[in-house]
Amino acid sequence: MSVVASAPGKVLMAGGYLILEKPNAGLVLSTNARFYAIVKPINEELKSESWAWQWTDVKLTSPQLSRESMYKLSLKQLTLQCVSASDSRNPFVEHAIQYAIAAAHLATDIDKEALHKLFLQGLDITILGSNDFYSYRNQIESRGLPLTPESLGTLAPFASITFNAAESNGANSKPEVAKTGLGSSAAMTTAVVAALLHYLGVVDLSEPCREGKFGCCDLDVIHMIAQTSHCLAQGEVGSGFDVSCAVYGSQRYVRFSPEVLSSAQVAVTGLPLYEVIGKILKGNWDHERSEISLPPLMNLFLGEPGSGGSSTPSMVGAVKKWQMSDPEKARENWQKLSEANLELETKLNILSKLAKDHWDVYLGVIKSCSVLTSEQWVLHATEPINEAIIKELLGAREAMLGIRILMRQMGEAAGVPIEPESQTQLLDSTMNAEGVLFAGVPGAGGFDAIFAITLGDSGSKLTQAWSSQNVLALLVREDPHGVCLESGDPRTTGITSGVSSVHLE
Ligand SMILES: Nc1ncnc2c1ncn2[C@@H]1O[C@H](COP(=O)(O)OP(=O)(O)O)[C@@H](O)[C@H]1O
Ligand SMILES: C[C@@](O)(CCOP(=O)(O)OP(=O)(O)O)CC(=O)O
Repeated sequence: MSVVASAPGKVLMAGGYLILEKPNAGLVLSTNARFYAIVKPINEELKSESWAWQWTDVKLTSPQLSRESMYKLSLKQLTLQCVSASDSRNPFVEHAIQYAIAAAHLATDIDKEALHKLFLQGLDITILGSNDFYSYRNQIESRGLPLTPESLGTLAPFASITFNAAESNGANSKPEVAKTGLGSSAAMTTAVVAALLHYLGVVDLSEPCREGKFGCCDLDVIHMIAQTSHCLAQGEVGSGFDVSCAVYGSQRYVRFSPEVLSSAQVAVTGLPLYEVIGKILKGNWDHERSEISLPPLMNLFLGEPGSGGSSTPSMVGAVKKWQMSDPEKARENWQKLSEANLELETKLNILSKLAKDHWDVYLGVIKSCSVLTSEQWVLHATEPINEAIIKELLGAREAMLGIRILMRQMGEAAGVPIEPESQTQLLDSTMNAEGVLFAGVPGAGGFDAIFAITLGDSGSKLTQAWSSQNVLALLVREDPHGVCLESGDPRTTGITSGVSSVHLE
């Protein structure tokens, strides 16, 4: 029996940095870039002597990184020991395995003999990230192909990942792999937790919104365990929007109080893991989440400028340092940013409502504006409803322009490239293109892929314009679905970009 689960990557449209502090909200879109985890036994048959074993095997394969690691799982302590070379270790998946197994141990109504048998058979885990998570610019260039989404489409699914050259450059240091910034580690951790919990019978991914074994819905159990694993593996507590998005899909997110993870952090010094996970599952998870999606007929596009991505932790460190050194200026900047973020959210909500209440007019306005630059949109404000829609479109643009100015100021003051000059030029030309509502640097900013929200069918023109500016448009689009069960191995079922079999929400 094998179980395959997948979880989506994200784009934080607004709320970067502020989202680290309650009660600031972030607007995060999930995407059709998905991470897959396949869990199956290493041995189908059990030898009679195996019932006396103290240890069993766990095999972790990451084909895209050409990595295979072997671990020994202690059946008493439920802890993992890596028996492969240390450079092939994966802390995210290691934490996910240990916590998922501890949760299975804790779920009292699970048949413990059947569970023990599953452990004795060994765990064979394979992880696969959609190509969209990684930069394939080098491969495309070396094959002499044009920098277009069509060229990306010619790559084999789950292609090998490029490592960034080891270089340390302070706040501009590059991450280990050439990534696009879609939250691969959060999606990977979530997919592994979900697949393992389903394989071990702790959750039922075919009905994850039903109340499950721990008195809450199974999605919440996956979230708590994935969030804990991700934070511990990362060694720091981020806002958690990426894990929440990987579990539940597109949302407006306000962070959890970090104290909820204190038992897991203390546990580094000794508590048994199932006790830790018991506390985690009973903890006061006080994050807030509400559904959001782009207004109708709007699309998300991502363009990779080709700089190999940025390292978020060092950027966050610099911003925090600035907040301490110049609290008054920092507070003023954050106050204005939070207002601008709220303004953007309000405009998008109003546009969704206008679409619902006046669909035909909305459709007409979006079609007309999709072939015009924003200065020309007013030409179509001929009737009151048209005018109202165009006013909100322009308002959303204004809000994003405000966000960009304030994010740039934050970066300059903190001495980190949140919206570096090269990105500013690209964003300005993108925002001036026909049918582009707005564009920005997602999340922490830096040199990761930029995002644009386009109207109607204007995206194809934008991707051509990007291509002529040496920017590679990715194949990623918004897809509001969170974690889900898949029907099989995505390499054989032909799933390559998030077209999944069972959607949850
Ligand atoms: N396919 C993979 N196999 C193993 N580890 C991976 C894979 N993809 C990503 N990772 C891990 O996740 C890290 C990147 O995670 P993260 O910082 O969340 O990136 P991003 O959010 O920008 O996608 C990598 O450095 C690597 O350790
Ligand atoms: C700064 C942040 O608020 C947003 C970072 O968003 P990104 O989307 O840039 O994240 P990574 O994929 O991890 O690089 C940090 C946080 O919220 O944890």
